Amino acid sequence: MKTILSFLKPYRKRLLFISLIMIADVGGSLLVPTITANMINLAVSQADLSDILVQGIWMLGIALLSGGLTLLGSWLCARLSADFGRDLRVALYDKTLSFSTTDFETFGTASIITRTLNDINVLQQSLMNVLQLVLPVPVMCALGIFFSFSIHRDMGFLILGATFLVLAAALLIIRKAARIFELLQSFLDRMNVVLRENLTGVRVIRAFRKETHEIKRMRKSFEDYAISAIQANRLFAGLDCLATVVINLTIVAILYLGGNQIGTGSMKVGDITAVTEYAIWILFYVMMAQMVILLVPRAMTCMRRICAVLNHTPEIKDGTGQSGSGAGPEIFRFDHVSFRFADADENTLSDLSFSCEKGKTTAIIGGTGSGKSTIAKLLLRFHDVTAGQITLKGTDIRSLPQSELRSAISYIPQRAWLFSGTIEENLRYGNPDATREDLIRALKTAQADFVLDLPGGLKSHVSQGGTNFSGGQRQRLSIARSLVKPADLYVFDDSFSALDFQTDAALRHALQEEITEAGLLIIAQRISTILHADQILVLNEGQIAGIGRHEELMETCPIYRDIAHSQMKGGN
Ligand SMILES: Nc1ncnc2c1ncn2[C@@H]1O[C@H](COP(=O)(O)OP(=O)(O)OP(=O)(O)O)[C@@H](O)[C@H]1O
Repeated sequence: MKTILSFLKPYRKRLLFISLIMIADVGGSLLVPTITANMINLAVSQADLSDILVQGIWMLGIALLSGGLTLLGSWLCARLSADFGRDLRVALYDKTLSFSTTDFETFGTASIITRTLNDINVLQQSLMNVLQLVLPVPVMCALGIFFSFSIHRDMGFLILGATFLVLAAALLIIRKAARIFELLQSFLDRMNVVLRENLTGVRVIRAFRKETHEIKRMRKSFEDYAISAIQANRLFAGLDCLATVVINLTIVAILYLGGNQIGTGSMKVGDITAVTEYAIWILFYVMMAQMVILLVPRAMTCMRRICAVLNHTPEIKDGTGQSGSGAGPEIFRFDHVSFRFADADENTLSDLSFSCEKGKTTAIIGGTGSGKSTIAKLLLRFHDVTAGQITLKGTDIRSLPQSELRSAISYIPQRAWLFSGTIEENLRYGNPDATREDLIRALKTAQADFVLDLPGGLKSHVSQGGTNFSGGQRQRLSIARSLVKPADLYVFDDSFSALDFQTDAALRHALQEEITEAGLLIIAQRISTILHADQILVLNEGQIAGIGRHEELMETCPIYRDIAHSQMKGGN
């Protein structure tokens, strides 16, 4: 709650102004029936027409002023709600940028999307509703009851009783609603997960002919949501009926009691109109506020979910140190590094020691699941080591700002990902100041100069994820993008897997010619990709089974020899 309220702090003055407008608006709404009553009473007592006209002019003025204030209030509320939502979304997004993979897994990507879009939307709506429909209620009740008492004591008590009755019913229903709305939000998350899975995996579903199974799964998640939504709507409907009944019974009671009082001469005919109007206004406002308050448990649930993300302490904390001068050849060093995932029973990596040097190629080879990609993730601090340390030019990377660490690395992920836009925008992602010549050189090195033959050239359109290019083209574009970024170490995480042998060889050759100052870290499954590396690490179940050049490993490392024989028909 405190966290969310802090987002309203910058808008304190606007909130105060809105509150004043609302109070003035409510006062205006109640003055209109008071003047109506005066006009009726003047007419009944056969007063001068000019007196009635004066009252009419007052009424017109107040109605116009009240209408204007309502309009201004609504506009200010809408602006405030939009600004509040924007600030909250920006903060949530900024926070998620600091999350490690484990942090993301804690919430789930689908849930973070629901929280950023839907939950904040609920809060925005609630803020607007509270300002427009709940905030004026105490003023409306207090003024309405006061005006009723000023007309007749019985009328005052009648309005007071009706108000309390509806308020008590609302409190009971709100308690029931809290649980339903909690469920509703979790079903929304579930729908999001199932929908995302079905839309992104649609080809797999069709290929395996699992449409019926998936339709059942989708239907179940939709049904769960619908059942809870229907329960919530029943509560709304019940409350709606109750309030209408109370309004009508109150009007009947006003007419009955008021009629008797007119008979005894203690009330005038116009007063009945005024009290009836007060009752309708009060009960209308209380009813609207109930509807809003019914949504408060939902808003509270959303608020808790948003605060959980905002207050989450990221696994990775930013350091404040500076990396060393980098006089020696060493860029990164793994020093007895071990790593275990939070939810795993065993270490994924154990006691790794090696270094990456300027102008040298380090390669990592090993079976699937041996921990190769995890090494790249540790380098980038997507996770922190469990034991040992990784240093950048002699400084532990945990003591460096993440931005400084990541600017030293250019990373090409296993799954090439391109952003929607143009090829040029994608290439400039890591270096907005790159010249056209830089882009073309990177494309040529990455064997991606097919781009220059496209009708749009560098301006060619890229669909979301780069799906309008083949797997191999995407990989080459992703490599070109990384080459545009200046870095100390270029990390290729199995980035040549979709390339044919010829392109793979041409690319490696070009890389060696182009990148002379920085280091290369190549993670690969194919031995031909890493054959000429200055140092090859053979990884087996998270441990280094051998380290050296190809020729040395062929002599000393049985695992490497096995891989080589199986891939190279005898190891040549
Ligand atoms: N987020 C995670 N939580 C728990 N375990 C994980 C997580 N990510 C990976 N692992 C496990 O860590 C091990 C190493 O995974 P990693 O992706 O580093 O292997 P790899 O050698 O790159 O495999 P491949 O060549 O198939 O990509 C695997 O056994 C995997 O199941």
